[in-house]
Amino acid sequence: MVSVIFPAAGQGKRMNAGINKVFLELADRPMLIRTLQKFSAVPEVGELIVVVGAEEVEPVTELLEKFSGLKPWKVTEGGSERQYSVWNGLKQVDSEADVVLVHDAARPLVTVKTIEAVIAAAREHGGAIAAVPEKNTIKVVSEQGVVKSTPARSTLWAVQTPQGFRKQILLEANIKAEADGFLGTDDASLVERLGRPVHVVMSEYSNIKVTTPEDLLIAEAFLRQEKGSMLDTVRLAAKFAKETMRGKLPHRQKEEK
Ligand SMILES: Nc1ccn([C@@H]2O[C@H](COP(=O)(O)OP(=O)(O)OP(=O)(O)O)[C@@H](O)[C@H]2O)c(=O)n1
Ligand SMILES: C[C@](O)(CO)[C@H](O)COP(=O)(O)O
Repeated sequence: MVSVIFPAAGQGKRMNAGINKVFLELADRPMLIRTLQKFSAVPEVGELIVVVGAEEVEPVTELLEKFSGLKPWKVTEGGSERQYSVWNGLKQVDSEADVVLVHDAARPLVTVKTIEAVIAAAREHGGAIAAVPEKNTIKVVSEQGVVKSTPARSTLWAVQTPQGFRKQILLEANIKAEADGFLGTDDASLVERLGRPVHVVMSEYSNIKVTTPEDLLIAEAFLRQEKGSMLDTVRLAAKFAKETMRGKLPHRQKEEK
């Protein structure tokens, strides 16, 4: 059985909405609900553990009670850092769970396909994370603002959630991080410190973390897109481009999908 921990106890400071961003309405329902509904559509998922701020436990419990069709859920209190929130959630995981996923409540656009791929890879390898190949050139920059180096882009992946692990591995990783006073920005970094392999699973670029106001607009646009297909958008844009350029553009071979 798979348990999923949803860290949702942040402040949403960069969103600057005056409330925790995971409660913001995204195309007719709260972002948190959208996220939970995605995981509830995955047959292997057995429980949802929602980690929120101390004062949010009661209102969130009331909110979740209004939505039928969610997998069995628990609401628990988080900590001052994401890692502590995940650790609190981990202490609530059902004894029947063999795999634990961690997924940011602020990533409502994740797909069932990615969730299932992370579960399968976590079971097989012990640890797996959703990620996409980096599209930008990344620089390592000194504190003085001077470029130190340019890592080869082919080795760089932008990491997302879900991140999934065999339960024992994630427990061990969190115990060690706590003992060493290590604070990571994702769950895999704790597991990497154990010297255990973490496999990358190809995700979608649309699986954004809603962090700043413009991300809300982007998320709304992706949600509209879920009804159509990404390829239709490209086809339409190409049709208009050809009309604008009066058919004078050279033809570029399309990749077969
Ligand atoms: N102490 C914390 C901090 C973050 N999170 C959760 O971790 C996810 C990713 O964090 P981020 O996008 O940074 O959210 P916030 O911390 O809310 O944002 P900000 O840094 O702008 O305040 C979010 O779902 C957030 O609620 C958490 O559970 N506990
Ligand atoms: C876990 C994560 O979503 C991977 O991209 C990310 O590291 C969370 O980072 P934040 O510091 O909480 O924004």
